[in-house]
Amino acid sequence: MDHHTEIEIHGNSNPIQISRLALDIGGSLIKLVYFSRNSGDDEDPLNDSVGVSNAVNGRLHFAKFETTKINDCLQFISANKLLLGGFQHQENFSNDRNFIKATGGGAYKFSDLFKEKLGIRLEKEDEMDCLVTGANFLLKAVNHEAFTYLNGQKEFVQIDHNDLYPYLLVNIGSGVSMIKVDGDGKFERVSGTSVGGGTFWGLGKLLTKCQSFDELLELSHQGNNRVIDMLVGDIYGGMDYSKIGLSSTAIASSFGRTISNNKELQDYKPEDISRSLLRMISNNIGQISYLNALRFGLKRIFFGGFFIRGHSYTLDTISVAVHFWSKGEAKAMFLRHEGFLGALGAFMSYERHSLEDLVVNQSEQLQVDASSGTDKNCNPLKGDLNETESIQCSVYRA
Ligand SMILES: Nc1ncnc2c1ncn2[C@@H]1O[C@H](COP(=O)(O)OP(=O)(O)O)[C@@H](O)[C@H]1O
Ligand SMILES: CC(C)(COP(=O)(O)O)[C@@H](O)C(=O)NCCC(=O)O
Repeated sequence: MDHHTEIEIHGNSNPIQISRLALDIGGSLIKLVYFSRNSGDDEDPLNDSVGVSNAVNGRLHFAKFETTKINDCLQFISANKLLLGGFQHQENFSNDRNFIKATGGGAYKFSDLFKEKLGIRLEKEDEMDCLVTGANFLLKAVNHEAFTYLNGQKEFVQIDHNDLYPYLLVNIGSGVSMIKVDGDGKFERVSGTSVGGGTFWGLGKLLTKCQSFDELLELSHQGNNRVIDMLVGDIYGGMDYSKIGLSSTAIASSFGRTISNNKELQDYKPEDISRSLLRMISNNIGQISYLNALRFGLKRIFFGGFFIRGHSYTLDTISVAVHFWSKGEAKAMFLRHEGFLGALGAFMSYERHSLEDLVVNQSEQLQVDASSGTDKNCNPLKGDLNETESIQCSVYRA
């Protein structure tokens, strides 16, 4: 497992079933969301402050595994007794533990494996449904969830619950789905592209011989795309093509520079290849997203999926693409729990009406400086969570 983080939850045990494990088994990664109960939660003063009794306090955990390492995931579930929801006092909760909620293609593909290895049935939830439920939950319930990224600065966005819809949700997983969201459970998948996170990781692996996604991302950090990409200036003798709004430094053709040199793949630095690739894919997704936002008159675009990884160059490229193409009209926003939308949606689906019934009362803001400008990938300051970070919230029946 390479990733594990948590949200602290204070909730009401009565019919809210938040004591669960849910999965999103995607083309590249398996995402887990599960609840574990705090010891001594009865004494939590928060119970009085929100006027509820019999509350269950605990933590909502997030974990992920590569889909190719599904056996590690099964082992993790087993070793941590997650099929008991992490509860020691199992008798307090309903006993319908012969299934877990799961979404993503792997819920179908690996159904038999879960039955065979863990003796558990995967109850399948629709992936788009779960993405939307997860996104709506995060946007409404978790403070400092959404942020913009412009000029190297991250700025958290205050979400107005009464003015959230409609928006475009772009989930950049292995492939990319674009969903117009009009409300809770009200959405339409309006577009998609197969040029997504799997493309970056797959092509990057082939071209650079990187052994891990993080390594590829780290390389991009140090690279210079100028060596690989053909710029407008390369074509126009160093000049801008101002008549159509293109500066000399704009990329005219991604990877285009490699055709004119007498060079082989090994003559290029993996860092430069990774950077060009990341830029090409991020740019393309930003542009298609904007075009879809334009189709439906949407001003806000939220980006999720683990391709992003809170990585500054990815955030920047997508933001600039949306800003550039929309002439500043549309805004790219990102989600801190970017890759867990589907798993959260599956988690929420145990209790169909949980989004309406639950109120999350933020008791603590993020422990990190929202506008820190340091430029490091996979850093909690940049939006990617790690195990030291938690968001505290209290959840109770309204
Ligand atoms: N540790 C990792 N291993 C593989 N891919 C990763 C990793 N971290 C981030 N990624 C990126 O995230 C993408 C998968 O994102 P995700 O939202 O989990 O989609 P999916 O549901 O298709 O697995 C990968 O294609 C890759 O670009
Ligand atoms: C098929 C998928 C929904 C699966 O989701 P993923 O595992 O990539 O998160 C996604 O890969 C996708 O939307 N692909 C783009 C297909 C297309 O619209 O051309």
